[in-house]
Amino acid sequence: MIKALFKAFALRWKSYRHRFVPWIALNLQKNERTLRQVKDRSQDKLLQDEEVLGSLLCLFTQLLKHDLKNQRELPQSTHNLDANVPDERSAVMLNTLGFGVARRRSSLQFAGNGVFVTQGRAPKGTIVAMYPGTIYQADEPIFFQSIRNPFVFRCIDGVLIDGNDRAISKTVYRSCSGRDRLGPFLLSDCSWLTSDPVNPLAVGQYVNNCSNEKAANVCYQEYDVPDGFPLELRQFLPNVKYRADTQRPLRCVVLVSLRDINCGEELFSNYYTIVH
Ligand SMILES: C[S@@+](CC[C@H](N)C(=O)[O-])C[C@H]1O[C@@H](n2cnc3c(N)ncnc32)[C@H](O)[C@@H]1O
Repeated sequence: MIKALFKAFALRWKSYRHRFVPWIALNLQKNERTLRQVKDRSQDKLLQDEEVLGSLLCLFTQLLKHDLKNQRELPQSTHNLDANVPDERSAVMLNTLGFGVARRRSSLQFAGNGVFVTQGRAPKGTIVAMYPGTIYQADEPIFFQSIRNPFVFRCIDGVLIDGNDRAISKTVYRSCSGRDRLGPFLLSDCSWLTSDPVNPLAVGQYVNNCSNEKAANVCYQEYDVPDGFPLELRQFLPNVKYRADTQRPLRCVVLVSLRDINCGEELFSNYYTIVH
């Protein structure tokens, strides 16, 4: 009985400790070598904003072409039920970027799901994922959404991204996304809330934290979407502003590979490192 209780506690602790500030502080020192490596490599942006934009435009354009082709070729009802569409989107990503990523059971025993390179090879300095979710400016309320929510990501300027695909976070995202339509154009993508995101990059919230055994192979980089971003491609952006009236640009966070990442490798980030 005591053994079972202890085991249950140990399991809970292993998944909770990444949010327990004293544990984080202790491990920042323990992980100093890993952290320094990541910091050294990411003091400057790994990718310039123009490169981030170029990559996103390239993938989104191909995804749009694929969707338009499907709509032309298949009647609407068949299209919606077509089980191969997610595979086709992965194929679009593989053809465009040279690799695919997906959510799978983590290689870490107590870490739940993680994100893996599942096809091809991601070269160093490539966008391998995006962090989806609702964007809260530093002064906007997130109290209820943040309760028992390990998916809240904090940018350097205090902007928060709630990447939880469940409960109240999911409702808030859907509602903000529905609100922000512009005529026929959807300005954001809701499908990351399901297991088949139309944008295969939108899985970054499932990337696990590095450790002494598993060094970080990706880092977070902030990216503000410029006003000129094509309207018809915004439907693939997995982020939406919580408040519509803010003049600030839409914040996105992309995960960039720190080295070549081979097929079958899990992505690990450092939760405490981000570059502007
Ligand atoms: C942002 S979520 C990542 C996705 C999570 N693995 C899942 O399946 O929902 C962060 C949570 O993942 C778990 N986690 C992340 N890195 C971990 C690690 N290195 N070891 C154990 N658990 C980890 C912790 O429970 C943490 O609160």
